[in-house]
Amino acid sequence: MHATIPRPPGLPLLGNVDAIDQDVPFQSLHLLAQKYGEIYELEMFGTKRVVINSQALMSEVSDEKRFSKKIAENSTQLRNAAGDGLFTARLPEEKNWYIAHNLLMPLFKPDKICDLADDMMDIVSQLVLKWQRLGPDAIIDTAADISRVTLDIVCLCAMSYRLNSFYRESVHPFAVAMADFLLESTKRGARAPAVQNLMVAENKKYEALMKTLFATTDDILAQRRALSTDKQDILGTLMYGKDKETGQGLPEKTIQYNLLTFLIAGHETTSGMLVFALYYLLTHPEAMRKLQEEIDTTLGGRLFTTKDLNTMPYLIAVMRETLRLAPTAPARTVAPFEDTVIGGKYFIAKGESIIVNTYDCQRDRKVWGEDAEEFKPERMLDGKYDAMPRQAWQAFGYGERACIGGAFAWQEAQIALVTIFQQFDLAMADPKYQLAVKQTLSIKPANFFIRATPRKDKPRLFAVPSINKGYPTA
Ligand code: HEM
Repeated sequence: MHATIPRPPGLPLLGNVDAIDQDVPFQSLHLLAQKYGEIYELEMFGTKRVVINSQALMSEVSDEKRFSKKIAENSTQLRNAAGDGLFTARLPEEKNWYIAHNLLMPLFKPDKICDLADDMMDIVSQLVLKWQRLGPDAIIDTAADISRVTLDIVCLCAMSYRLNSFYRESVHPFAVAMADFLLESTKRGARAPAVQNLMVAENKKYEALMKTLFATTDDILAQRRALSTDKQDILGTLMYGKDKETGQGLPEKTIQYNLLTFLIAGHETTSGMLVFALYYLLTHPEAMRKLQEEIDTTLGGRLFTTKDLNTMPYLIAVMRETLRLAPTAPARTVAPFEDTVIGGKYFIAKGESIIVNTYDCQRDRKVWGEDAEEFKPERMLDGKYDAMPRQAWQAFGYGERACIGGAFAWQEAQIALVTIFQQFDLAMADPKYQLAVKQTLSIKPANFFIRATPRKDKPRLFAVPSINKGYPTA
């Protein structure tokens, strides 16, 4: 006998549509997890999905012999801009994924990412100079400025293309279009097709957003062609690389899909991580003090270089703990190859969607203890991270379809956090700020404003010297 998977009461025909707040779906999943525990199911327009909320189940569905990534309803909408790009490709049928994956994997190895450090520092220094010149009285829109950093970094590092977001008064129109596109895609994923067809004005707006997105990739491609360079960055590799096994390259449309994939997957997630890290540190002054002390002791007043990557244990613990409590990609979807049973008692039919609610799985009290909801970088120190149960920390996903950009984000976050805390003492603009979370595809703190006071005796950033001292091998 299989156990019944609990399901919240629903509406006739529509099912549990009203159980999910389409503006912040992860929060609805979280509330339901608190009510129903390790597993529950939702039914929307006749389609069932199971949501899992414990480390044990997350670990079980990470078995790639039994389960694989499924392009869920909101990701289906993302395909309008990201098509058979890496993030949204359907396997095994969409063969361009294998070509792009094989071509790009070598570029995402840590030693290759190390070569991008100067470009990352170039953009981070633009943020530093802006905050220095604004001075301690300025109220900074943290998410807006950090998104400028991460979007410009992914453009410069992956495509040698400068968006110059720090030279504009308002957020770059491409970034606005992308955020609106992601938000609307999530909402479309939850609507019945018949209802969607009737929403003529929304559909027109959505088409216009996609036009803006593709106009940017057209421009990036045209600029690169005009340069007639053989630069082997991500863009050059997508445009001219040939798969070693098949000798095949990628069609133009798939190149565009992948560019948009990198712009989408490569900026909001990292920006959310950095803003959450700043939020957690500012609300935990002792953790912030320890981090600043570690940075000052390690660097002794010089700039961070690639030799310093992964050498500051407290910094790494802060980053891991931030992504445990706030995995900025808060859920992923898998499906079993065959009818199966999970947790020893829950029946799941072949192909049925299982939403891995990473946000709740990483707060499992059985793994992290009664203080699982608290921000405590210490729980990641002194070998404790390595000693935790299998698959308890999955902020970058798992297996073949795990994040290709993990090392990229890890390096970028270290450069940004170290440089910010070396250069500034930060404070919340509103000391009574209560965390509110905004969700597009990923999550980040909303309306989180800070002040940045330049520190004395910091190294000065007039121009950007090379920080690349080679990838540390020890
Ligand atoms: C803190 C930052 C980041 C987080 C938390 C994150 C998280 C994730 C997760 C959870 C997945 C798997 C999604 C799934 O299974 O459906 C994923 C996939 C992916 N990520 Fe990231 N990511 C981050 C940064 C980046 C960066 C910087 C890039 C690129 C420069 C990137 C590019 C991608 C791509 C292309 C995929 C799809 C991989 C495939 O299926 O082949 N991500 N990411």
